[in-house]
Amino acid sequence: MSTTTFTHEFDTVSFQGKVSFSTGIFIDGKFSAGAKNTTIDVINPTNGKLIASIAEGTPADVDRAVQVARRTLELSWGLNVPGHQRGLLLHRLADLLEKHADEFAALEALDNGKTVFWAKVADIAISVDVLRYYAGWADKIHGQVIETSEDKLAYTRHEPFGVVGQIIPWNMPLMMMAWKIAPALATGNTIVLKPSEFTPLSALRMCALINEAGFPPGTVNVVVGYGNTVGRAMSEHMGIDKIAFTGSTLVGRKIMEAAAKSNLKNVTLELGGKSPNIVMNDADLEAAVNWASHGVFWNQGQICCAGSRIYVQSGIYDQFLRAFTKKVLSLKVGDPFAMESYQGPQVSQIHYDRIMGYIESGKQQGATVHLGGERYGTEGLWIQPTIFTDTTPDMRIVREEIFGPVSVVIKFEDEEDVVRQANDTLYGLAAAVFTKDITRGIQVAHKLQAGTVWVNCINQVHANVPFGGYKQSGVGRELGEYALSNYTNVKAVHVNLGHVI
Ligand SMILES: NC(=O)C1=CN([C@@H]2O[C@H](COP(=O)(O)OP(=O)(O)OC[C@H]3O[C@@H](n4cnc5c(N)ncnc54)[C@H](OP(=O)(O)O)[C@@H]3O)[C@@H](O)[C@H]2O)C=CC1
Ligand SMILES: CCCCCC/C=C/C(=O)O
Repeated sequence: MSTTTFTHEFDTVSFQGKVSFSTGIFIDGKFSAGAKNTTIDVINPTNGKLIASIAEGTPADVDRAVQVARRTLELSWGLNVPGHQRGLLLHRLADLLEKHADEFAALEALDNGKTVFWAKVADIAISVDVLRYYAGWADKIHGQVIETSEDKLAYTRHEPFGVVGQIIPWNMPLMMMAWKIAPALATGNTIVLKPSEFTPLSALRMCALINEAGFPPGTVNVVVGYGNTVGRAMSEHMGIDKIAFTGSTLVGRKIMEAAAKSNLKNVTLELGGKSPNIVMNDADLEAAVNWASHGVFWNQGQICCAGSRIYVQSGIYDQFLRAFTKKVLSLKVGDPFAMESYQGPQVSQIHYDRIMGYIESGKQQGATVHLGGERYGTEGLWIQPTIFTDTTPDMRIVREEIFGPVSVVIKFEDEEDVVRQANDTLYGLAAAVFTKDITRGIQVAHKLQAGTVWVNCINQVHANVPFGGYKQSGVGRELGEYALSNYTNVKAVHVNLGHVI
C-alpha cells in the first residue's frame, strides 16, 4: 500500500521554503497507508482549497498501533530506558522543534487558519517549553520510602500506566500534542495519538522529528482518523491503559462512558468552558480592556478558557464598553500569513456555521448586537469580532461555549452578585478578575469555581503551572508537576526484613 506525501512551497513573509513529509499512519516509526487504503481531505480554511489528502486511520490501525506500543513498552521503552535518557530524547525533540519553528508556524497557519505570528510566539514557543519542562522531570520521578516497622521496608514506585491513548483537538494542534506527549514520555509510557482530522499536519511533521530525535520506533504512534471510528476504538480499547482527551464536554462524556464499559482505563479530560472575566470599578481600565479583548478574541475565540462572559461593574460599565468597542474595532482581521493580522478565519465550514448559529440565537433571544454579528467580508470563514449587550442569564450566548469571536458584556453591581453570576455555569475551567486592590482580587479568586483564576491578566499558561477544570470542564490537570500523576500508577512494595507470622 502506498503512503501519501504532503508537499507545499511556502512563499510568505514569515517562511519561505518547500516542506515535504509523509502523511501516512505512523506506527512503529514508519509511515503506511491505513488498513482501508482510504484518505481524508484536509482543507485550507483561508480559501477552501484542498491542502492534502492524508491516510485515513481505522480501528484496525488502532489495533496495530496498540500492539506495537505494547511491544515497545516491554522491550525498548518504559522503565527499560533510564529517566535521564528519556529526558535527553525529549530535549532533542524540543531542540528540533525550535529549529523548525518557522516551518511549524507556517503549517499551523495553513492548516488551522491561526495567524502565523501567534502560532510562533504562542503555540510553537509553549510547545518547546513544555517538552523541555518534562525532559527535566524524566529523571526525577520518585516514589517514597514509608516508615512502618523496623522489620519491614515499604516503598512506592511511580510506574508508567503503559500504553496511553491521546485524542487532541484542532484549535491548538501542535500545542495540545506537546501537552499530551511530553509528560507521558517523561514518565515512560508509549503512545497512540489521534490528531483532529481537520488539522493533522503539524502532528505528522512531528513524527519525522520524533524519529530524528532517536525515540525507539513504536514509542509514539499517530493514527489520524474520525472521532466515531478511531477515537471510539481508542476509548473502548482493552489494550489501552489510559486515555487523555481535549475537546468538548459532550465527547468527553462519551469517552468516560467507553472507558467505564471497557477496561476502566484511567481518564483525564480537558473540556469546554464559558469563562467569566470580571472587571471591577477600580480596575486599570486600559489594561482591563486590552486583556479582555485578548481573552475572548485570541485564536479566533477558539480556546477552551476564552473569557467570553465579561462582567463589568456599573461604575465603569459605559466607559469600559466605549473603550472595549474601540479596541475590538482596531483588531486586524485577515490573512493568517500577514504579520499584522490578529484574527484569521475559523477552522472549518462546520465550525463557522456553528458560531453563526450562536450569533443568530443571540439576536433571536433579544440580545443587542453592540458590534459585529455578521460574516467579515463577503466570502470565506471570517467572522466579525462580536459584542453582545442587554443579555439575560438564560440566553444560549451567555450559557453555552461558542468557541468563536463572540463576547457578551454584562453589567453587575457588587462582588456578591458577580461571584454568583460567574459561578452560575456547568463549566469551571477558568476565570479572571481585574482590580487594583490585590487583596480583593485574591479574595474573589478564592470564591470562583474554576481550575485557573487570573488576576489582572487572562489566557496565560506556563509549563510549570497546572491547567484543568472544575465541574464539567474536566478531570485531572495538565502541565506542571501535577500532570505527572496523570501518567503514573503508584505501586506499593512491602519487603519483609524479618517479621515472622
Ligand atoms: N476544550 C477544547 O479545547 C475544545 C473544545 N471544543 C468544543 O467542542 C465543540 C465541537 O468541536 P469538535 O471539533 O466537534 O470537538 P469534539 O470534542 O467533538 O472533538 C474533539 C476530538 O474528539 C474526537 N471525537 C469525536 N467523537 C469521539 C468519540 N466518540 N470518541 C473519541 N473521540 C471522539 C473528534 O474527532 P472528529 O473530529 O472526527 O469528530 C476530535 O478529534 C466546539 O465548538 C467547542 O465548543 C472543540 C475543540 C477543543
Ligand atoms: C496561551 C495559550 C493558552 C492555552 C490554554 C489551553 C487551551 C486549550 C484548548 O483550548 O484546547
